[in-house]
Amino acid sequence: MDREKRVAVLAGDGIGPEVMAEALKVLQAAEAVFGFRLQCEQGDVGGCAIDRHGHALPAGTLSLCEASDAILFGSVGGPKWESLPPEQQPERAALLPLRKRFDLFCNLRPSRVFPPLAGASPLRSDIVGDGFDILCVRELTSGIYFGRPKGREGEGADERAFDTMCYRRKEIERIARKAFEIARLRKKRVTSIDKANVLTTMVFWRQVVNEVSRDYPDVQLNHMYIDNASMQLLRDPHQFDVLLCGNMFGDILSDQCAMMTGSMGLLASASLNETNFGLYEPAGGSAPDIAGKGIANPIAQILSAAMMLRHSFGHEAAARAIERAVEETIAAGVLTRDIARDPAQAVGTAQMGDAVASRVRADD
Ligand SMILES: NC(=O)C1=CN([C@@H]2O[C@H](COP(=O)(O)OP(=O)(O)OC[C@H]3O[C@@H](n4cnc5c(N)ncnc54)[C@H](O)[C@@H]3O)[C@@H](O)[C@H]2O)C=CC1
Ligand SMILES: CC(C)CC(=O)C(=O)O
Ligand SMILES: [Mg+2]
Repeated sequence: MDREKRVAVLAGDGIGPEVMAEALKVLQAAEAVFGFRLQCEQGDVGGCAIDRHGHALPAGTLSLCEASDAILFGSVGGPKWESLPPEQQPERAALLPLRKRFDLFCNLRPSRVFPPLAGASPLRSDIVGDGFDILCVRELTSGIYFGRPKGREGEGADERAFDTMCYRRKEIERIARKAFEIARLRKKRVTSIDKANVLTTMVFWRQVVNEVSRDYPDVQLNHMYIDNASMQLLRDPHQFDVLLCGNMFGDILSDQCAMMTGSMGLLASASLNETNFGLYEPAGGSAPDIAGKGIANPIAQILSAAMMLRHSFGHEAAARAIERAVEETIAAGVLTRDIARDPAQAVGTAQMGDAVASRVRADD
């Protein structure tokens, strides 16, 4: 890296601060090994920002992000803020606006089985086999999460609520291109997920994906309805390489893919714009059921930090060193409760972070 990069560190709510502390620990280890410096500055976001500043995305946090080269994000939300008006809640008032503000349309969610964890998958061992490796490429700034109008109106039996699912040609084209480009670096297979048998937006989605695919004759494309895809993932995950999804279907299928590898706490993600500015966060949420107990798995957050080094800072060696340190930690049997065979042998969040940080090293 040619100059010191600035990172906006937004830990957020629930397990966010716990797992973020471990990711920062691991980044520091990588800085020491590879001789680069990150300028990390913390900002409030989510429910904790509502409590401190009255808004889930305070102006100071937004300016910090704008002045940074990347955003390392924890997670936001939780029961404490669920009774607020929907548009003030952390997810809708902080996370979605951040994604939109920086045009982070390309969400990459890799789910790969770590061989020593094959037994942690809820799938039968003959289905997991020697492990699968699926990359969900999810459109992140459009679709039903952002479409207008949305709202509620009326009363009594006629009271109604509505959201709008809308995709523009250019929005489908750019995410489809990303999926095909990435597939070229993998097994050259794209499965586009839709519901074209019911939704007009999805008929359009399928048509545009087919058009884009003509520029990638070396990549095999097939289409699958979301309901079938959900079933096929469980039946034979090995048939998939790159899953190309709209916003909502990608949200759902990526959680499913995460759990198929053994735990929600393993799934990292990168949300990128056209210039590779990115927001990096675990795919899971603030996990209120385990927050504050020191037992959350920090791997998704740590691997998200590795994705930041790779995609936004071009530091492939450091990213790979962190990924290898995670693999070696797992192989050594250092496991948090969500992935440990014997909960009595499980380590806590901080011990897991220490174990990974201590294994970060340059290539042999
Ligand atoms: N990007 C974000 O900030 C996201 C925020 N959320 C918010 O998080 C809150 C909780 O949402 P849920 O639906 O419960 O989903 P969740 O992903 O927070 O939790 C689902 C299950 O996965 C487990 N889990 C998640 N991360 C884990 C980790 N690192 N280690 C071990 N176990 C882990 C939890 O303990 C829970 O049993 C809600 O307010 C939701 O809106 C949900 C998804 C993403
Ligand atoms: C606010 C939600 C859309 C966050 C989420 O569930 C996700 O991005 O996976
Ligand atoms: Mg989700």
